[in-house]
Amino acid sequence: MSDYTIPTELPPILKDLSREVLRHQPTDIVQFCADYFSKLLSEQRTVLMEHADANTKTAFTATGSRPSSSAPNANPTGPANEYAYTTDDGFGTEDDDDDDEDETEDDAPIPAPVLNRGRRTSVSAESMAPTSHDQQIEKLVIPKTDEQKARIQKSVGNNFLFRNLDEDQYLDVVNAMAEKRVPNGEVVIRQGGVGDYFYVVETGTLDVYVNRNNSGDIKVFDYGAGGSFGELALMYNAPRAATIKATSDCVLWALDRVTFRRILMDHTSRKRRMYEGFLEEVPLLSSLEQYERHKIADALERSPSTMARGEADVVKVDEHGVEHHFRPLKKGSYFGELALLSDKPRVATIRAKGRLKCATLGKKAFTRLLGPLTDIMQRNTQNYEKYPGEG
Ligand SMILES: Nc1ncnc2c1ncn2[C@@H]1O[C@@H]2COP(=O)(O)O[C@H]2[C@H]1O
Repeated sequence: MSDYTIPTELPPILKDLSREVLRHQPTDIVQFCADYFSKLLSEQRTVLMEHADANTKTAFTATGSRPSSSAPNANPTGPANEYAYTTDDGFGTEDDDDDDEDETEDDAPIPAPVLNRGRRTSVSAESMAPTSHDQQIEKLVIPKTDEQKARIQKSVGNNFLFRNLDEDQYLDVVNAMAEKRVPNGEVVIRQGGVGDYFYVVETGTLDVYVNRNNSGDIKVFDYGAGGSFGELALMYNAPRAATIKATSDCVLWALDRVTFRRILMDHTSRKRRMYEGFLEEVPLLSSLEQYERHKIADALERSPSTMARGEADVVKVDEHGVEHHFRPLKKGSYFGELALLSDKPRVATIRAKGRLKCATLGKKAFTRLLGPLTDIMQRNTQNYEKYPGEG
């Protein structure tokens, strides 16, 4: 131990922090400390940058290196280290998966995905370590009427992120949620800000804007009842990746960072990671942003319509009962879109050839998440083979 000396700047920093903690008595100490250091870092960087600017705009020298891009507001649009997840045979596993041959996960912290290509920020060491020490955590309980509880139930009922909670987890989430009324036009989350809450929309609508490379806000998505947002900054301890603004009066349910990390983060990140590589390899989805694929991953269900492994026959039966076989579907193919696009009965039978692994998207999620791809899918239908005489 005698080889180590405590850096002289550390004790005063910790002393200042302790004083602030005593002064503010925060309920979420980790969040408070994160905010405190974010601010400190940001102030320090500003001073350094001004200093550097004054010194003929050359490299930063005060610390012997350029400041890393981890300053909270230095690079507000993008969490971090790129990661690729691929397997030969499609997607990996979830906890409840019965198929252990696909095991792809380990306990290592998960790096944050790149959300805006080519831009990186660093992720703190805590980023993906879930807050899982249940017994040590004082659970947040915000008293609620039965009517409020019923409203929460309705709001999260159709939200994929809440689908796998057990009864205790669900109760903890409901207890911790805080009702937030937001008037039309108010900004709920500002890109580059520090993450504090995850939100579920009960009523109202909100627009999502991303500002890349300071080129101005561009609308990338919108939310309505049942939607949820604000998970990224909490998962990766990264700055908020987008700005979210109410476009009508909204009722939101806000879940604090500690409860989010303890209950919802693990499953969400696992699922996104599990489908990451697979979805990237589906040609239809390649034009989407990574975040859009994440939302698709949230919505996917593991069951027999995008193929991750195996082959499937496409069969049509004509009016005489004769079967016509078409080019089999392979990994990365999708099927089942026609009936959803046209609201008509299925026009073909898809039959597994041996063992097949697929991921399915329910009709609602299909319409909501694949909306931007509808044109491409419509166009692709023109390439479908037909049997002789088929109309
Ligand atoms: N294209 C997008 N890129 C990044 N975040 C998005 C996008 N669309 C919606 N969001 C949401 O906007 C939220 C802003 O705060 P967070 O970064 O915590 O989490 C983000 C996501 O929940």
